[in-house]
Amino acid sequence: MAATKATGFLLPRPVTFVTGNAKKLEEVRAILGNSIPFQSLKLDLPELQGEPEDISKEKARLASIQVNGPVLVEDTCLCFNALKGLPGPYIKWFLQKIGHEGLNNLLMAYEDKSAYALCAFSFALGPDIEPITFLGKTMGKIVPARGPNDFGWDPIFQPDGYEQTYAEMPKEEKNKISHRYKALAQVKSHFVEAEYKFQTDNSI
Ligand SMILES: O=P(O)(O)OP(=O)(O)OP(=O)(O)OC[C@H]1O[C@@H](n2cnc3c(O)ncnc32)[C@H](O)[C@@H]1O
Ligand SMILES: [Mg+2]
Repeated sequence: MAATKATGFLLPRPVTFVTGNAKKLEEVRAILGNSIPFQSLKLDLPELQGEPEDISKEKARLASIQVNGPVLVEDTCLCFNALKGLPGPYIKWFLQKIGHEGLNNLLMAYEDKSAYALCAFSFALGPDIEPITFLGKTMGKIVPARGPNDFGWDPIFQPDGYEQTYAEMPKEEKNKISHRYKALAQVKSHFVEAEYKFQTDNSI
């Protein structure tokens, strides 16, 4: 499998950001602005078990087969230090089953409430090209839920250096310090360095 290292490569189709999560899409749009032209596709891809980077890469492979073109995907983890990084990539299922209170209770027996949010974006130029991954990490701690409950575990994650949880912060503030922002900054740098050319006429 070739690696995604081409410079000046003409993307034959627009980049498609594949996600089943509307809130992620909202943040990606706000953070990327016009820096990387992309379209989105709502697909809930199957997810491998394992390390965040491998899960994200495998998502990109599956997505690029479906789209048959360049894709961007991401996988987000919430990792508790006292639990050696768990729930990590399984946070979605933990959140669904035990909620914010249950997640806090998991740490009841530990003094260490520190945690980090980890975002792994993977970009693949196409189905036969090895995806590359960009990681973004924001350190913080797990607290009883505060703030609007409109995006995942935002109400229980308080980033270091802030008195507010992600949920309490204005969106623009979260998007300046978040795990997603940090990973996307690397995605942007990669696009600048690789000098991809974008097909502007949609005939292909
Ligand atoms: O289709 P995909 O992109 O996989 O979307 P998803 O919702 O399944 O997302 P993940 O597999 O990455 O699972 C991450 C879980 O963490 C939640 N999540 C992701 N980013 C978050 C953020 O910035 N703040 C709070 N919760 C977040 C999300 O709602 C999921 O429950
Ligand atoms: Mg998912």
